[in-house]
Amino acid sequence: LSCKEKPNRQTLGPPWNEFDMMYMNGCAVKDYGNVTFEEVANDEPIGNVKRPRAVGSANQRLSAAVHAVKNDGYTCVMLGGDHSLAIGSIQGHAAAKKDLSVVWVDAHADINTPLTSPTGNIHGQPMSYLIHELHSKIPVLPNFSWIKPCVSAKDIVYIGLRDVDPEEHHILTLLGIKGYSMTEVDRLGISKVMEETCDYIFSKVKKPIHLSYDIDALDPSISPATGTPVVGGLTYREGVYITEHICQTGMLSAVDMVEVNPKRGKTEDEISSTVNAAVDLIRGCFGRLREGNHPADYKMP
Ligand SMILES: N[C@@H](CCCCC(O)O)C(=O)O
Ligand SMILES: [Mn+2]
Ligand SMILES: [Mn+2]
Ligand SMILES: [Mn+2]
Repeated sequence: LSCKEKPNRQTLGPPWNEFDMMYMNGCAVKDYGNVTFEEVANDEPIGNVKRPRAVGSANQRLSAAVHAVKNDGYTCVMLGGDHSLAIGSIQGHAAAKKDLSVVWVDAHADINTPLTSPTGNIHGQPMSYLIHELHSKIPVLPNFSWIKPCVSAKDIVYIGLRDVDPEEHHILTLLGIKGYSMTEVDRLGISKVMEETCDYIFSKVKKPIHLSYDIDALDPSISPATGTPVVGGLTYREGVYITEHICQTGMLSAVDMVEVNPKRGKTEDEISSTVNAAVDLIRGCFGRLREGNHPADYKMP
């Protein structure tokens, strides 16, 4: 899925069907379709890394798809799936746009290496495969050899952290990666967090922004239908403010919306609350303003 400047109407399949593309505020939307992933038989763990072959080949396909979207000049919207897909999304984006800044909005840091991961779930590891400074800490994994580190630690900002493993905290500290946990969000307020985030990522060169948004960054009262909910999250308003602020920089180049999982919703309301929040976050990325919008060529009758 990707967006450009002309008005267009398009709706998508479940669970995104209410994602009416007219909401994309005058953006032309092109649906690049679903990236199909292969089932991999006997995908035995390597060490404690689960399903490496399936996740590696899925991300290789996704990387090619995102690369194509960027080569066509669009801002790419990747609707996940879980956060392991950020491997392919950021890799494909970096193949088209050499130098990226990454804003990672998440309750978690997702920066475990295969050797530090407490669970072996790759959705907790994507950043470790992407960062130059961690390359020497990544063992060889089947279907992962195509991945080339493409992001520098200094070009990353985390927002919303509140469930970081000790090993991840060591990595973040060692590499000096900038992060605004929920403590900083409470202390500074979200507008100051966003002001500092943009000053920081634009301090040297203005690089295209890859926004990787895990829906579990929001408080579970808003987005319960997700795999690893953590109390004390961003309010709906704080979550949307992040997207509005990034939109107005004019530097948004790709956005992931991941970990929306209808199977984890106990009721229809929980599912729709989660999906609607995700839709509103993406709308905020593309210019939807809570004050209202009107088409540039609107003429009063
Ligand atoms: N840190 C945990 C939890 C990861 C949560 C993943 C989500 O943020 O995509 C792990 O490594 O398993
Ligand atoms: Mn997950
Ligand atoms: Mn995540
Ligand atoms: Mn998360």
